Amino acid sequence: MTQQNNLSSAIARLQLRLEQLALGNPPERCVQLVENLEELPLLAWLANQTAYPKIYWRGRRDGEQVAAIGAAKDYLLEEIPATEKLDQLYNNYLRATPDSLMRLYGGVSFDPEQPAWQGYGQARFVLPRVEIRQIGEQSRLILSVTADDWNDDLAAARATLATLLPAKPLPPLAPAHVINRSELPSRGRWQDLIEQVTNPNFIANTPKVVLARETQLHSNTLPNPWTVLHSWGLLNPTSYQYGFQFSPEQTFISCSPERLYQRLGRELSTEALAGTTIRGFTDSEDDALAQALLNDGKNSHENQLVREHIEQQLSPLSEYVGAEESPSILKLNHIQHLHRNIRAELKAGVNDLQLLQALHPTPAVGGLPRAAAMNFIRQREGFERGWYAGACGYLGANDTEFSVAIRSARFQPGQVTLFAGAGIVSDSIADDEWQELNNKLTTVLGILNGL
Ligand SMILES: C=C(O[C@H]1C=CC=C(C(=O)O)[C@@H]1O)C(=O)O
Ligand SMILES: [Mg+2]
Repeated sequence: MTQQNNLSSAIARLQLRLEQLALGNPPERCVQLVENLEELPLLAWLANQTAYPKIYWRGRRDGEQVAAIGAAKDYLLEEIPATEKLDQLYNNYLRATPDSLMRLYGGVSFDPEQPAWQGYGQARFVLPRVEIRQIGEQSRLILSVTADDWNDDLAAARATLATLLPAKPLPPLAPAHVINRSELPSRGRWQDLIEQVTNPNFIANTPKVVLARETQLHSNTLPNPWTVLHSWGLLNPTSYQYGFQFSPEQTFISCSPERLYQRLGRELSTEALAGTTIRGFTDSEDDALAQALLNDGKNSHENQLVREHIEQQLSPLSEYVGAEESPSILKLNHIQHLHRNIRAELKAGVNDLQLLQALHPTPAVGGLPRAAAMNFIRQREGFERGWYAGACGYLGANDTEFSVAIRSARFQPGQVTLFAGAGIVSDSIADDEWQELNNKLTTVLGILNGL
């Protein structure tokens, strides 16, 4: 059976089952219809669809991939804080049906007190209308229909199924002809900011602030964001890959190495990822750079502050928390990081909203103490972070995962904005930290230049 036959016959079976469902009574909250599929190239399939939102997620180690299209529920949360609405959503849908396959995919912004990016909100979560989840050779097509406005929702489900198209190869990676590049903060402003943070009076109370820069590229020939994500993932196969396209003109993609947390029942896995150097050209140069990173005081301090903070935040919510004593090296395409695994066994009843509040943003993207560092960023950094350094992933009843949305790019008509941040601590040197920002952009800039 060809791939297309397989997909189209699964869709046809879902259409039949949907009509059978329409003859019965509405469910209490939500029904999910599931059909098995043969493996298919999910990103290419997603890119070829016409319904929105489009969401892609690829986990880091187990390699689970998800492509989602349309929304059975779409919550754009603009209020500050958005937590109360999120609480309702979480309680009504996920906790009420603990055994279902249901997941809410989405993200929360870096700082709810900064203005939100248009269309992304302080948080936005979607219960997809159609989802394909693929892990190993197992692939499942899932259709969700909710009980609210049952007949309308059935009609909307029919309509989305009717739009589904086969996979087609991703559009080729044409280089972006950049007509203008701008950076915020500028190099001069960066110098001032680093001096302010490293001032002994300031650093005595605020030992770490992660400062970031946005790099805007204007171009009339931007490549397809899904193609960029695909290429980015090939270069960093151990990183997460995800993208949110809530409307055709706006896409946020990330190829992030960083996990905020993964929760399986009451088992939580997280990490301290902070401290950076470049890769070497030869193996011995690469090893020497890794060794120097492990021995470096400034970078160890960056990582240690993250580890301590995560442990502190988790301990009231956990029966047990433990971190690796010494960091190891995580190698990416152009850079390497200090990395420490952290595990916790959660107390009974601890939920994901508590975990998000406790962990996000970590001092790998915010700073320490959290409130003072975020205040500094909000007032001085000079651009709106939006979902950059936010938390993206999915909420499930028993299985939740969020990544920290660094190494990310926002596509808008005629423009792509790239983001990079660096942890500023007492021994930080403005030149070196600026170079670190550039190093963090090397991979994605290479892709955009068609290299
Ligand atoms: C904030 C970013 O990276 C963080 C994660 C790893 C290493 C970092 C560092 O060494 O400064 C940052 O804390 C970013 O890439 O935008
Ligand atoms: Mg650093």
